[in-house]
Amino acid sequence: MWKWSAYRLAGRRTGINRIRLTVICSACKHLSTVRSSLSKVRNIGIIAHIDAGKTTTTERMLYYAGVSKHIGDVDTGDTITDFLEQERSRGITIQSAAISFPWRDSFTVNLIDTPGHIDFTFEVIRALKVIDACVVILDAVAGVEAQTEKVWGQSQSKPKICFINKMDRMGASFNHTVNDLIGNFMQGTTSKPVLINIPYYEKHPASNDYVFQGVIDVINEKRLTWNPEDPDEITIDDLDGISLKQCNRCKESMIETLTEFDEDLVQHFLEEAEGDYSKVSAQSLNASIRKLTVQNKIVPILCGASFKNIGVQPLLDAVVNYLPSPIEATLPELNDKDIPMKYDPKVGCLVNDNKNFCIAFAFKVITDPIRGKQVYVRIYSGRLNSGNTVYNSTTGEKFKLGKLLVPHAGTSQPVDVLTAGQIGLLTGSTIENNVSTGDTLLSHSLKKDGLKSFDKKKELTLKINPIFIPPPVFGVSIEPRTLSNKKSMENALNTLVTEDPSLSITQNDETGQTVLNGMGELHLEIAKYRLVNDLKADVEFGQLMVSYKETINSETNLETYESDDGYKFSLSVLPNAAHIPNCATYPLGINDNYLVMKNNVKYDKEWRLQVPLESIINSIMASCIVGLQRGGKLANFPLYGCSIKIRGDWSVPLDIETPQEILKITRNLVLTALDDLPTDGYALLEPIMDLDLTIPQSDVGTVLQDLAGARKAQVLSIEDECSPITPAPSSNASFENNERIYIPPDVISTLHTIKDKKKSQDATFNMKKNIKARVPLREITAYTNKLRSLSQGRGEFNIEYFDMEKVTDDRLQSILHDL
Ligand SMILES: Nc1nc2c(ncn2[C@@H]2O[C@H](COP(=O)(O)OP(=O)(O)OP(=O)(O)O)[C@@H](O)[C@H]2O)c(=O)[nH]1
Repeated sequence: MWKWSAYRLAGRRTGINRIRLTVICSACKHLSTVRSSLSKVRNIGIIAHIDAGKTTTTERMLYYAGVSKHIGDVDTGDTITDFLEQERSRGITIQSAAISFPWRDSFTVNLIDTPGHIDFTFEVIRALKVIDACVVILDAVAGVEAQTEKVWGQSQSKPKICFINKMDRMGASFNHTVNDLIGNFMQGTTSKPVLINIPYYEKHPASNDYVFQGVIDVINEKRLTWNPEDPDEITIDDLDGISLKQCNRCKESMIETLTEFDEDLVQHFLEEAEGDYSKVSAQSLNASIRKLTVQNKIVPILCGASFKNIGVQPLLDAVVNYLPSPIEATLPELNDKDIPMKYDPKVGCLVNDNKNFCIAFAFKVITDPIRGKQVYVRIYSGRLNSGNTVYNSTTGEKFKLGKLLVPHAGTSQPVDVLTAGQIGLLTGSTIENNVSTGDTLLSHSLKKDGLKSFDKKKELTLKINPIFIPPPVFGVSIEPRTLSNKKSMENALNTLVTEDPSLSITQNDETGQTVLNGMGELHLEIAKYRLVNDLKADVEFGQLMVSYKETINSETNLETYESDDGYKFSLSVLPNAAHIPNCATYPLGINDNYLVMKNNVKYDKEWRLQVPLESIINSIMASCIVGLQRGGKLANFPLYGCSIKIRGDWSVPLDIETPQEILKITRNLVLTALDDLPTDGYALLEPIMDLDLTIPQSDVGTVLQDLAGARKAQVLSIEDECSPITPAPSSNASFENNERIYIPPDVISTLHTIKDKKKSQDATFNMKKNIKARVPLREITAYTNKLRSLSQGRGEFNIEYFDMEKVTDDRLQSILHDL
């Protein structure tokens, strides 16, 4: 592997100022022969707004890591991580792709490149569930965008690094983007930005334009410039003039921020560095940045232009230097909070102090045309060995593991064992019906079938909390072209929903209509394409429609089944309540519905069953889903926001062999309970969307009128959007913001302001307004054309699911009329 940091340090010490860094393609060898110790593994996700440059950056990372020999490009459709045909032809990421690669000899980076489009938000949610830290990419022209805010929120307290990309673009502003980050995410919090590098521009000799050429490395006080003709050549220079001044001020600001939190650095600063900022060692700074990033007290910020291959190696360095390893990351959330869990430096996450306890989480299922079903898992503790018996604590099923793989986006590599901290793939026929997204897998690390040695009541009931699936908002009816195609259509739909649980199928028993539901128009368009082209379903689709739901206004009757031999089971359905005393709530994973049972039912009873209790509860849950999916009485829309409450004294015949029997009984009870409820006991729910709209100030009146009138929107706020060119402060002005962080001024915007005052005035005149509103999805479909005409094509908007809301009686009649 190539020694980026070693060269950099050598360059600094010996005065070498031009080096050609050669990539030795040893990545594949590395993965098969070297297993990084846990402290050298990084599980990261790349998250951002659509088009910020996630895939472009990932592609450069793979090139510099030696995984690929040429740099793929989203615009020509030959990237490694966007390997689906639709991703390549549309130039967007649709599904998150996981890939492992080495960095700096000993580190292994497991990276998940996620989609930016809001329709594929579930891909981001599931990636965030299994990664330890994030790289947030921002477009230096756009700054913080709607989806940046969304993914930042979703990533919660995971440690982050920000990469301000596209610094080469006209209008790029490092200063504005950092301020935007502070304003949106850090102001009023304890989290602070730390500038690891800042942009460096060179004047083009012919045009006199400033061109983004590299970065100033604040810690090592060097200028790094990339050769536009050769992605492998970086020139490293000492700093002088304005670059040196800016670097010094950044370093002082960095030390001030770090010493606010880090006593060790304060000591180093006062003692070894004798209170002199320039004497604080790079090693101490890096150690402090690492410590505080892992604690989520600071967010390191870097910049570059991935498309021009600028700034990617320092970003990779920052990933391994500052982001947590699996033994420093947040522990997974388990269903049983009383089970002890901690990090052990040697074995990673240790559950119940049991070194042999392997706990893994299935976060994604794919269907490979040759290998069949494959399941992505994150190993949290212990080791998962090929051939070992695994217990699925979500379903209660046991199965033997087949071949294990380490993923490389489109391809993957066989391994015998997956260890704590790793992301791997399970393959083989045994997983076919035994694992789905969100399942927890348990295994004994050493014995082939060591499950018997686990504590049945504690260890074998452990589950990692499942992934939240947002409700679908759009649907499209689907039917087979001929009756003989029905079965293959069902199989294809099944494959699709198994791979992407944010798609769902609803079946109207009365009309026989099948509806495929998804998160948005693009989501369904891609699903339709995949059904027809990849899964070869011979089907026809109806018009796109809003996915309405129904709910109930009050609790149903209690329905009871009692067998001759005293086997008793009663339930009722009720609207979701905040809390039902003494009861455990099991999410059904769809439409915000729950199963509610008396607390600790499993421990209260002497279960002597031939099938595990987990699989009986799973059967009850499965039949609750079927019962609620059959729909309400208004228009057969699936039921949403309902809880099925099982009476505390339920029992199961001791000789029960399969859970089938209980499945049928539960479903019938749910259906009877719902049938007995009169029609006016049901309410129609419609999806309400958060609308984020940016329009020129001159169009605010017309757009607002349309929103409040025809679209029934509730306007939440109207604010100024920054003008496209931020007037630069004068050279004497302080560039410190409220957080007292020094951010260097933008060379380009200074130039613009001085050169072209008139343009700047126009920009101020054309100031944009940002409107936030809540609007029913039904009223905002096909809004693109309307907004185009209202704003002469200058308006932009984003919608995102907010909640399901009950409709008024008038609206109900109008919606039912249109169906
Ligand atoms: N000028 C410039 N363009 C860039 C840069 N990085 C990416 N792009 C372009 O921006 C567009 C989007 O890049 P992607 O890498 O697909 O962005 P993404 O964030 O992965 O997009 P989604 O996954 O679809 O959300 C492409 O046309 C890239 O060529 C950059 O540094 N400079």
